[in-house]
Amino acid sequence: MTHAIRVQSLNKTFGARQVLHGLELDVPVGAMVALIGASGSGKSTLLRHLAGLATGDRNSGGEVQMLGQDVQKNGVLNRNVRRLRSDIGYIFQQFNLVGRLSVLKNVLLGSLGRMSRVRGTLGLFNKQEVNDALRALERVGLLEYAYRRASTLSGGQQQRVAIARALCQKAEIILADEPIASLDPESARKVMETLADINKRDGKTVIVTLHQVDYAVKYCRHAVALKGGKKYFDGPINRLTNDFLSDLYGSEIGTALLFGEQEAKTMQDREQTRLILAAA
Ligand SMILES: Nc1ncnc2c1ncn2[C@@H]1O[C@H](COP(=O)(O)OP(=O)(O)OP(=O)(O)O)[C@@H](O)[C@H]1O
Repeated sequence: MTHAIRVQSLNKTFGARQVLHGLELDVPVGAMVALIGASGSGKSTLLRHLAGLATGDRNSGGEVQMLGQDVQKNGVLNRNVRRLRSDIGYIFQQFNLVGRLSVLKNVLLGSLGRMSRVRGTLGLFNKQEVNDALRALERVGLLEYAYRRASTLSGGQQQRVAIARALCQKAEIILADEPIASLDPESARKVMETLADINKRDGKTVIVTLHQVDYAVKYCRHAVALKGGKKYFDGPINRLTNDFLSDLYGSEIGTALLFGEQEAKTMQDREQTRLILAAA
């Protein structure tokens, strides 16, 4: 099986408004994909459908598969979607930690999906699970914070705890919805580096929605762009150009979204080298 995610003919309508239009998407195992597009283009809605947190329109033929298994088909969730979800780590913009619990307990919550209901309800984690959680914290550089209350950590640190929780969950696919939107640049860099590291060293598939195209270019090899709920681009990230981005973001475009002259030149050079190598 080569696809981590496969989407076919996915449509979603809220009331009278269609927000996803016949989406098709193939994401290979081990890819790191930036999902970009203007506000309201459907990025979060698509991620929620991938995780089976929302269903597409009934009887419109839409299908979402994860690791070769149906998450939903024709607007109906797979009956075993809870088990499939244990392969998916979902990272939210607002971290979704339990602030009054310790950092370690928050990471341990990632292993709940693999525990019996009784052990989970009573919070009876075994030694192996605690060790896994500590290792995950070490991995994201936060081992020394294990016994601190989660609410006392900075936003960037909390987001890395959320990533450690996904690691502890042993998720194969990480869906991160605007994980750096509320972070300062230094924290954003650390969060993106952590995601990129997990992708590179552990081979986890990562899909990350981003407003900042410069972060997308720096950390992702592939981009999928949505415009008005339709797929507008799906390809190597170094093919994005300022003209394309102006078109994609329309009036929302700000200088922060455009590449500087040097960056644009570097990308052109990279693309030229790629074409020369491909032709050789
Ligand atoms: N539960 C809902 N009910 C009605 N409309 C919704 C719902 N969720 C999303 N929408 C609409 O669907 C469209 C796509 O929203 P979505 O949040 O997926 O966009 P987005 O690209 O993630 O935007 P942003 O970058 O601002 O987060 C928007 O017009 C939004 O108002």
